[in-house]
Amino acid sequence: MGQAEQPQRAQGVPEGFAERGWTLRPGSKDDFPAVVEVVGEALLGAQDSEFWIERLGPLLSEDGYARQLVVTETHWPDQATGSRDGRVVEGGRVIGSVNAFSFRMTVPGGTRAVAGITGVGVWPTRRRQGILSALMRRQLADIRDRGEKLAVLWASEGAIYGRFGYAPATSQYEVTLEAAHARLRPDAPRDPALTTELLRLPPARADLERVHAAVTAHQIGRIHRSRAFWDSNLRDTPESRQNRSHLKAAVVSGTDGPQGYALYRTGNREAHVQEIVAAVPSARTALYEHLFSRDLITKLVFASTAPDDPLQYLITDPHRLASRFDEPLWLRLVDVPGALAERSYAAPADVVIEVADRYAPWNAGRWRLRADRSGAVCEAASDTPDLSLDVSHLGAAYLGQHTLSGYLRSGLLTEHVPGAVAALDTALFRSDAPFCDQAF
Ligand SMILES: CC(=O)SCCNC(=O)CCNC(=O)[C@H](O)C(C)(C)COP(=O)(O)OP(=O)(O)OC[C@H]1O[C@@H](n2cnc3c(N)ncnc32)[C@H](O)[C@@H]1OP(=O)(O)O
Repeated sequence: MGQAEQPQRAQGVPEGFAERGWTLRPGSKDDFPAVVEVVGEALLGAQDSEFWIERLGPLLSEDGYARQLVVTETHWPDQATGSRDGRVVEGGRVIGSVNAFSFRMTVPGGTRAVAGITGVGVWPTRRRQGILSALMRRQLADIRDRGEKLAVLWASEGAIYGRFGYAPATSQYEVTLEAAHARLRPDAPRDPALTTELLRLPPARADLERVHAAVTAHQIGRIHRSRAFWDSNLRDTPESRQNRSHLKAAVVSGTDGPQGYALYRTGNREAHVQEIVAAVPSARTALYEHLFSRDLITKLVFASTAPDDPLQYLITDPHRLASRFDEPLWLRLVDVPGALAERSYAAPADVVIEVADRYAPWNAGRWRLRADRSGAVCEAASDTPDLSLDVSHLGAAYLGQHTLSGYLRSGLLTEHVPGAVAALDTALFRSDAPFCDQAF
């Protein structure tokens, strides 16, 4: 059976796996068409498998296929009769899958390797039988073996991933503004040395990559974009346009080169801003001036913004902004002591945290975190805990978006020493909101 994992209760594979002829094993490039079919069907995808194989193939390097895990079924029903008798599929028929990209993400303390969970799906007639649970448990062990201390994902539904130790770690908003109210304050920072040009892609791409890399280096939550992800983000096909224009790039430059850009499409007299990235405040003002001054536009939509996005401070009437929750990025600590030790802290802390973790049992137990502004140490402890929490609570707080005090007030974590949670929150504090603009 090669590298396949024989069903064993001790490894978290649910009861009934073996009896049903199910096996959990690493996937390969050869499995990918079957994986695409399963995930596409699970996600109600409108596109056929060929579309996704062509679209996703470039994003999955050799490493990407190696991170795939599949659950296969040996006996697959005959499609014509539905009979399972005597229909043995060589290598097994894929009925569930997970995969992960390998990213570098900016987190408090620096840039770290993180696993970007993707391609999660279970064949519709095999759901709610423990397949995802088994895949998640094995995937977390694999991520830990690779030395990645954090995992992130975009969830199709908010109810799925909390049980697996993930939590929303950013708060992002789609923001809409009627063009009639799109006016900047007179004191918005302006630099007459900057020029704005509307460029076609791909000629503008090098400028975009330069600005994005500069901003990603210091904005918490951003993922360092690979060439394949840039290709994917800048795709300009009828399907990606959704009845809007081609993708346009407004680029602001100064004597030091490009300082900011806005990627947007127009359609139905609206401007849909896919992303707006500025290395300096005056470049952002110039980008808003460009967008606000386009003739015939009646409405502007900014697809995703951080809670501290400058637009709300720069326009004359912030009441005119309509915000809608966009999806949050979900984050999980795969290696609790490792992730806590390599984070940076805003204030000193010396705290014993009792962690519960059903899906990554190596994290469960007591950890003493000693941190100050110069660094942190996190070690196994036998001391009485100051607080007890679920690993997902640390995921919510890790990037600085959510406080543990919020979970305390909700009654979801326990404080054994009064003030311990507030003290840890003070240490975990970030004055900047995390933001992630990369779908995967
Ligand atoms: C990062 C990404 O790729 S996001 C994309 C996720 N994929 C999809 O949404 C595709 C459609 N859905 C599916 O393919 C499947 O329903 C999955 C993958 C979400 C779940 O797979 P399953 O094998 O059914 O999950 P499994 O049986 O292990 O369920 C484990 C637990 O989670 C719960 N659960 C699973 N999915 C959901 C859900 N969508 N909503 C609420 N609870 C859920 C189950 O009820 C079960 O709870 P229990 O432990 O209390 O009994």
